[in-house]
Amino acid sequence: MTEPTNPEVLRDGLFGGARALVTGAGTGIGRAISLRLCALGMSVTGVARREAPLADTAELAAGLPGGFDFRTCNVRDTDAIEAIVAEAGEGGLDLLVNNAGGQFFAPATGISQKGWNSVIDLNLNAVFAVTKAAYPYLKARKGAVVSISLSGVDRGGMGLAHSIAARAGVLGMTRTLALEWAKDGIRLNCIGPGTVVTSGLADEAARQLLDNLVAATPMGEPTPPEDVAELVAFLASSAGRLMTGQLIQIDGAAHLGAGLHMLSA
Ligand SMILES: CCCCCCCCCCC/C=C/C(=O)SCCNC(=O)CCNC(=O)[C@H](O)C(C)(C)COP(=O)(O)OP(=O)(O)OC[C@H]1O[C@@H](n2cnc3c(N)ncnc32)[C@H](O)[C@@H]1OP(=O)(O)O
Ligand SMILES: NC(=O)C1=CN([C@@H]2O[C@H](COP(=O)(O)OP(=O)(O)OC[C@H]3O[C@@H](n4cnc5c(N)ncnc54)[C@H](OP(=O)(O)O)[C@@H]3O)[C@@H](O)[C@H]2O)C=CC1
Repeated sequence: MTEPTNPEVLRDGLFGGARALVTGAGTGIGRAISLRLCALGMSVTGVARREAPLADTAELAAGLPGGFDFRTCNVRDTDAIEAIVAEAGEGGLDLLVNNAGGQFFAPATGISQKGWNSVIDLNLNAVFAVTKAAYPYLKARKGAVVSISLSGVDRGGMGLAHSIAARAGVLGMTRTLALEWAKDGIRLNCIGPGTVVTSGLADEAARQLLDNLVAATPMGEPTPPEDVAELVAFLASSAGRLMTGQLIQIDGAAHLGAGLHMLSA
C-alpha cells in the first residue's frame, strides 16, 4: 500500500501564508482537518459553540507551522457567523471548510416540523450563509470551499430524511456556485464520509449503530478523520486546481453497498 500522503503535493510548508476558516473545529473531523492544515503551514480560524474543545484543538496545534485561533459561535446564528467570516476574511481567506453539522436518526413520521427546520438550518441554511459571506474574501485569493457532507446523499438513507435533504441541497448549491464562481477562480467541492468514529458516535447508545454501519460497509472499516483531512488538503492544494462541483465519497464503498442506507437507529 502507498502512504496516504503524496509528498510531491502535500509537502511541508505547502500552505505557508494561507488562511482557512473551519466550522466545527472543536472535535472530530473538524479538529483533524484543522490540525492537518496547520501542519501544512495554514493559519486556521476554528468555529464551534463550546470554548473548551476549541481550546483543546488550539493546544494540539501549538508548535505546528501554521496557527490556530478560534471564535465561539452557533453557525445557525446568521448575523454572528457573518461577522466572524468578515473578521477572518479581512486577514485573507484561501479556504472555507463547512464542517459543523449533524442530525438525529428518526423515521420521517417521527420528525416534527421544528426538528426538520433545525436540521435544515444547521446543515443547509448555515452553509449557504457562511459560504456567501466568504465570497468576497475567497474571490480576492482565488480560494476554495470544501463542505463535509454524508455518504449516500444521492441515494437516500433510512432515518435521515432531513439530513439527506439538507446535504443534497448543499451539493446542488456547490455545483451551482462552481459554475457561478468559476470566473472568480473559486472552487467548491463536497466530501461524503461514511462512518467516522468521532465523539458524535462515541456514546454507548451510538455504539450498536456504529457497529451496524461498519458491518454494512463493503470495505469493512470506518473512515478515519485523518483521511478526510488529507482529502481536504488535497482539494485545497494546486493538485485539485481543476476539481470543482464534485462530491467525493470517502466511505469504503458504503454508498455502493447493499445495506448501509437501509439501516436506521
Ligand atoms: C448509502 C446511504 C448511507 C446513508 C447513511 C450513511 C451515514 C453514515 C453515518 C452517519 C453518521 C452520522 C454521524 C454524524 O453526523 S456525527 C455528528 C454527531 N452529532 C450530531 O449529529 C448531533 C447533531 N445534533 C444537533 O446539533 C442538534 O440536536 C440538532 C441540530 C439536530 C437539533 O438542535 P436544536 O437545538 O434545534 O434541538 P432541540 O432540542 O430544540 O430540538 C428541535 C426539534 O428536534 C426534535 N428532535 C431532537 N432530537 C430528536 C430525535 N432523536 N428524534 C426525533 N425528534 C428529535 C425535538 O423534539 C424538537 O422538536 P419538537 O419541539 O417539535 O419536539
Ligand atoms: N461521524 C460520522 O460518522 C460522520 C460525520 N459526518 C459529518 O461530518 C461533520 C463533522 O462530524 P463529526 O466530526 O463526526 O462531529 P462531532 O460531533 O465530533 O463535531 C461536530 C463539531 O461541530 C461543532 N458544531 C456542531 N453544531 C454546531 C453549531 N450549531 N454551530 C457551530 N458549531 C457546531 C461541534 O462543536 P460544538 O458542539 O461545541 O458546537 C463540533 O466541533 C458533520 O457535518 C457530520 O454530520 C458525515 C458523515 C459521517
